[in-house]
Amino acid sequence: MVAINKIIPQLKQLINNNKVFIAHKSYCPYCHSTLSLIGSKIEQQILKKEDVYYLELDTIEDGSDWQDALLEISGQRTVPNVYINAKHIGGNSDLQALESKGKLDELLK
Ligand SMILES: N[C@@H](CCC(=O)N[C@@H](CS)C(=O)NCC(=O)O)C(=O)O
Repeated sequence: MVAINKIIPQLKQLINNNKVFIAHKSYCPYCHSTLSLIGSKIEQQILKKEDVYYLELDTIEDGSDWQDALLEISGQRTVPNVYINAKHIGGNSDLQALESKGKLDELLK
């Protein structure tokens, strides 16, 4: 719990200071879909590369503590875990649903 209490303020700062925040894992297929969709928005110049923060939980030190902290603040344990403009979006299916409804580009502006 001590570790999580230290991580939560850092996590909130990353979420608040970046237009898009994505916690993901290198081997996760849902994460790959999310990264691919976000990558396409960068290619289309809807989003700037520097406006996206990627937190790769399986390759950073204390990744499981960061995942616990994400659960604490978002109520979601799975990855990807996506925030846009500090609003919790959810996982890959939630992000893809926004895209299908034509709502994602507006959120990324
Ligand atoms: N419905 C979720 C599925 C995400 C999911 O199941 N992710 C797996 C990894 S591929 C996960 O987070 N498993 C638990 C863990 O890695 O701790 C979505 O669309 O994002």
